[in-house]
Amino acid sequence: MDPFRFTIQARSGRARVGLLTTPHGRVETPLFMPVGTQGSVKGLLPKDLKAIGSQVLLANTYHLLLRPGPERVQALGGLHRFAGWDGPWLTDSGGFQVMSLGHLRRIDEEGVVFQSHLDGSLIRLTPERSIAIQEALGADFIMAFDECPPYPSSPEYLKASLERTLRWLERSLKAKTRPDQALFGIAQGGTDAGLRALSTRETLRFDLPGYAIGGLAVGETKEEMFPMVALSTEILPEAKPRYLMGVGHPEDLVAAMGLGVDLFDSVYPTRTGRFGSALVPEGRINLKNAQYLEDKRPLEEGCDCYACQTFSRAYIAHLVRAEEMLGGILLSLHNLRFLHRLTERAREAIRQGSYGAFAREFAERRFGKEI
Ligand SMILES: Nc1nc(=O)c2cc3nc(NCCN4CCCCC4)[nH]c3cc2[nH]1
Repeated sequence: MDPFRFTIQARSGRARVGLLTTPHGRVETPLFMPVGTQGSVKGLLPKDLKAIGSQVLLANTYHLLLRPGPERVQALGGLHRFAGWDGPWLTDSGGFQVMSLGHLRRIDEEGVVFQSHLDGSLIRLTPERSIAIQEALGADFIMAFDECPPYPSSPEYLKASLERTLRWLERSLKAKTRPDQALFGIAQGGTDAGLRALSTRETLRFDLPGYAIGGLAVGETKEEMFPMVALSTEILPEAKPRYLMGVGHPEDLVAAMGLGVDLFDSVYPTRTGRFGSALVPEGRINLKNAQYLEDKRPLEEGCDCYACQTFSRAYIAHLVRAEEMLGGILLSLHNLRFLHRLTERAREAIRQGSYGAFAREFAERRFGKEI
């Protein structure tokens, strides 16, 4: 039986509730994946992530290659055992992180050569090596090695890059040996509709368990990004999960779920939490703002997370000012719970056939009035 079966349970417009089976349990989509770049979601315990409804965690090939190294993670039982998360893991393939973090020295048909951002040592990543690393790490979902072109890029560059990414997808698939891992292809094409459609269609020539929409959330405007998301989900097959990489603002999740996206990841909720901000239905509140030092209310009225059930905004504002670790920890926990509750409510609305009303109510609260 297919270890990665995906079945649609309900539809409302283009939004859908899916059930995705993995070797580490079944998950319900749409879902948001907390980012644990180096094998840890910063400041949060796996047991607390489970308690707030996290289903799949994301880690990065680039970072784990540099430290502690895939051989060590494999020798210690693989990501699930090593990092104490027995639910599904997804690993990104390293290409994006090289472009955004490493000191890229060269990109050619073979792969990329970059300098480590840790010690400057020269490292080569190819499709074959990326797959070998992801096999050693042992994630359930692994990503093809691709190039995420910088924004903006010329149509000529976008076309050459997406064609190379398709050749790298073929090499990634050929290098794959583990049947208990699902390889996702990643469509590119930037914000050029013709090239986006071309890349998506060519990626679909590979029969894969899921497809990612790459090359977006890299600095383009929402007006440029969303037509590409809509175009992608029109072309991608209904029966396979769609993963929009790097998207994590609440309003963007609501819009993209309405366009039929199933999987999301972003450092946004945890990063903005560490920087002192809490996600709330109206948007975001920054606890560094003095107005919260007397505020007895929870971060968000009605939120069931430990931070909101236990502490006031005043206390968390104090922690943030005092640069106490607990401040960023409580805000990260709340922000992730906020996104998990958002996707839980979205799944419920889809089951009721009322996703449109859900999205409208969300937008009224989010944009209807200033905070
Ligand atoms: N393999 C791969 N291919 C992509 O095209 C890609 C595209 C992406 N687009 C983003 N956007 C998120 C960028 N993030 C925003 C918050 C600060 C850190 C960077 N992440 C991505 C990850 C990606 N991974």
